[in-house]
Order: sequence, then structure tokens, then C-alpha cells
Amino acid sequence: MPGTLASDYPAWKKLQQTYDEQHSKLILKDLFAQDPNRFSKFSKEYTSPDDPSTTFLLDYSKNLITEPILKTLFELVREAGVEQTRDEMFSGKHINTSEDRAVLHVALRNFSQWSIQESGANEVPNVLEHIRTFTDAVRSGAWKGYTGKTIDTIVNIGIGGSDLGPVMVTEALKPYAKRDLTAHFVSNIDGTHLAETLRLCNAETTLFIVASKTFTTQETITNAESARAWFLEHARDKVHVAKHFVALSTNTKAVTAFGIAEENMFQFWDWVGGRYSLWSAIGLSIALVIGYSNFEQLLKGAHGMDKHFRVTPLENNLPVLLAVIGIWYNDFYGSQTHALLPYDQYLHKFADYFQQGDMESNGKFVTKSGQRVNYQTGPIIWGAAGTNGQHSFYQLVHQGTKLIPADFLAPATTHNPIANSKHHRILLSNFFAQPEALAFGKTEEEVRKEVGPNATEALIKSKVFEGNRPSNSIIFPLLTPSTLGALIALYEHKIFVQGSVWGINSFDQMGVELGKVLAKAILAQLDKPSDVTGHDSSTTGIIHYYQKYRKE
Ligand SMILES: O=P(O)(O)OC[C@H]1O[C@@H](O)[C@H](O)[C@@H](O)[C@@H]1O
Repeated sequence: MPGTLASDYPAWKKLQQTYDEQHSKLILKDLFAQDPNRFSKFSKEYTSPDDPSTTFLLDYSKNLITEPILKTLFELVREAGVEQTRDEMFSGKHINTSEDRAVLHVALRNFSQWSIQESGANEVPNVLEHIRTFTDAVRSGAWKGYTGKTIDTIVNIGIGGSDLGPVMVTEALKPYAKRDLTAHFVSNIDGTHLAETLRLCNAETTLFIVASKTFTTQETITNAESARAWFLEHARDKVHVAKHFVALSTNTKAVTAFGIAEENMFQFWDWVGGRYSLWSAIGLSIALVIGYSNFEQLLKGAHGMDKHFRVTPLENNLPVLLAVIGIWYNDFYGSQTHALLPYDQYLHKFADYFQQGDMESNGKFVTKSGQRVNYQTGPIIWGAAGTNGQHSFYQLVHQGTKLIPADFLAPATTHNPIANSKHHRILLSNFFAQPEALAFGKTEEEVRKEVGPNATEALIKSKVFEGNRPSNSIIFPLLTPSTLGALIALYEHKIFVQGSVWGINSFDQMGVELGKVLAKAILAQLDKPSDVTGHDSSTTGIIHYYQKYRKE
């Protein structure tokens, strides 16, 4: 309940006691040996309520859990009032209390016409229609550049939520892409990012999409201004900007002041959080790349998961399951991180995307009512596409001293069945093998048999895998727009449930502000050493070093 620390709930105390008494006995090898039905008990198939082809299996049996532990975790969710907060989110209540805003990314994909009482929620279809007509015009070639040529390159200029979602999804759904339309994404203020991108662009055939919810973000506005200056060096006349620059924003005033016509602005609303915005106008680059109907499929896939999350009892509710299992490791086992490991090259940006999604949402030490928590909140999210990770950091995951819960994700079928799907079978054999190796390891006895009598004790010890390292496996038939939508929404709602249990506001991001303010002050002091005032000796020292060596 709001105003309560999670550690005060009776279920939390019960979980702590359970952990203290049982964790040394929670051995996956034994748990599987004791219960031949463990897989069927602890796995669930999701099928979209709207579309039977959007389906996946979540296997959570390789976790350090038992039925009574799960039951207590669900009690915790109930005691924390998560179901009530969930319903409040869907109804449009201002659950982002620090900013007094609703949290309505679900309204961006509301194909069920749920009634949502919030200004702007009924305007979503108009914006989708705007996206549809514009993407159709660009993709068909009807939209012309200033010399009458069709657009063959788009450059999305945005950062954070105005970049990561479009990047991740356009990479993930490349098989659906219009291959003669090249998409670039410029985010970093480092001029290198823009300069290297512009080298690949022809001003006559490039469309710039300036994506910024606030339209005040320093990186995006600076990059957009430099892109416009580059464009005008070629086009010469400002009137041509209208054909080559569009904006995705909530800030009409700033967009028009930048010189982008209002009809080339795609609107969204303050109740769309940046890291939940790929479903909004921020998804324009996605729609341009994969086409509007595929973009709609993505939204529909997410909406199916919204329906599931909204009505399914906690015990069968997949976002809730992922959330409570995560809480068990994060708060009782003391795990600091959570790895996302997609065995699908197309998902190579998935972990990057949810780094912002999860860490900006749940990286908070103060509850909604202002108390300092006395437990861990959001985990560090990281990961890479398999099998690359196996040849770098998996060593630590298998034999290091840390417990690293991980989610493995893979498609049963590949979009690229080259060499008669030989590649895919090898990929999937690794996807199956890694969770098995993590869970069951290799005993000293097994190693001894393998190495023979002459091996040293040290060598034998170095080859032991303790096992008992937990993971979830998610497998789906094929990475389609709709399946991707469902998977993203699955993780969005997982983050929501965890944040609600911890009592924090998952929808503001106060923690990114201080650095921005300090950088602004420092920017004004960079010219002369005598201007550098008001800092500690370390900050002053490194700025002075920069001033000694800078050339420009
Ligand atoms: O879309 P905007 O307003 O330019 O913001 C971009 C990003 O700006 C960052 O400062 C925020 O932490 C992110 O949440 C946000 O996505």
C-alpha cells in the first residue's frame, strides 16, 4: 500500500524467514529429481487473446523456487496493492505522483476501446492515422524531396526513449523492412555521431525525424540544428526544410520555433513516458521502416499482453511471475544484476533497450511517499545476443562468485534458414544448453572421471561447475511484429509490478537531472582556466587539463 515500505509487509518477512531457513536446501538438481512434474508446474504458454499466432512459452522451472515460495511472493504482490495500482494505471489515474501525470502507454495500443479518462487519450487514433498517411506517402515515393526525388534515407535524431525503442525495434524487425529505405539513428551529442551519419546521406533524398518529447533535450536540439545547417548548405533555401524535417513531440511551440511546420509534427502527450514511447509518434521511424500495418501489428501484440496483464489472476499472470521471481533474487538472494540474453541476432539491442526501460524506471531509493527504502530496488540490466556472450562474459556467469539470474529468449524458427537452418540449430542447441549447464553444473566426481588419474587437484577444482544458477527461458515460434510487441509489453509490466511492490515511482526520472544542470554550468566555464570556479579540486583539475590540451 502507498506509504508502506515493502519490507513491512507480512509476506516480505515470511520470505526473509523462508530464505534464511531454506536457501541452502534449494538445489535445482534435487528439486527436479523430487518432482517429475516440475516443468509442467513451472512453465506457461502465452497465447494472445486476439491472435493465436502470437504465442510463446515461458519456462521458469529452473529457478530457486518452490510452490510455497511462489505463493508467498503472490501474497506480497497482493499486500502491496499491485492489482489496484494496475487498475489505476489502466484507468488513467495520475500514478506518476511526483509529476502529477497519468501513465498511459497502454492507451497508445488500446484496440479494445477501454474507457480512459485523460485528456488526449481519445486523440490516439488521429495520430495513428497521421503516421499511416505519412509513412504511406514516403514509402510509396509520393513524398518528394526538394529536388523532386523520393526519400531513400531517414535519420532519427533523438536520445534515451526517443532513440532506443526505434533502434531496438527496427533492428528486431529487419525482415519486415523496406530494404531500399535506409534508417540511421543519431543520439549522442558527440559530433562524431552526426558527422559520420551525414557522410552517408544525400540531402536531396534524406528525411530527418527530430524525436523529442520535450523538444528541449540539449543533445537532440543541438544535433537537429546541426543537421538543419548541413541540409541548408545543400538546399540553400529554408522553405525546403518542410520537405525534409518532421518532429515527434509534445511541445508544439518549440517545434514551430525550430522551423518545422505544425502539419509535419506528430503529437503525443505528457502521459507517455520517454522509455514507454515507441508505441506513440516516437515510433514513426519504425512505421517508416516496416510499414504501417506491421507497426500496427506490433501495437496489437502489446495490447494482447495488456489484456492478459489486466485480467489474469496473479498466479498465471506472466509479467507478475517474472516480477516476483526477480524480487526473490534481488531482495533475498542479494543479486545485483539481471541478464537479458536473446539468442536472436535481430534482438541484439533488446538488453540496451531494457537497460533504460528498467533502470530508469526502478533505479530509485525513495518511495512514493518519500521514505528511504531499506531494501534493494531495480536490478542492473545487461546482456548481449547469444552466442557472442558465451565467448566473453559467460565464464563469470557459470563460475564467478555472483548469482546472476538471466532470461534466455529465442525463436523456434529463423527468418534466415541458411545452410538448411544449420546455423539456427546450432544457435538453439546453445540456447538449450546454457540454462541447463547453469542449473545443473558439473560435479567434482564427474570432472575426476573425465580428466583421469594424473590430473592435479587444482585442475580438477577449476573444472567444477557448482550449478544452481537460475534462469528463465522464453521461446516463441518466430520473431514477428506482434510477438515482439507482446514481449516488450511483458517486460514493461514486469517493471511496473516490481516498482509497485517496492513502493517507488517507476515513471519519473529525477536521477538524470543533476548531471545535466552541472554540465550546463561547466559549459559556460570551459573557455578560460580562470572561469573554472565552484568545483572540487578533482573536477577543477581535469577541466584545467582539458584546457591545456584542447585545440579548437
Ligand atoms: O524525448 P526527450 O524529451 O528528448 O527526452 C529524451 C530522454 O531524456 C532523458 O533525459 C530522460 O531521462 C529520458 O527518459 C528521455 O527519454
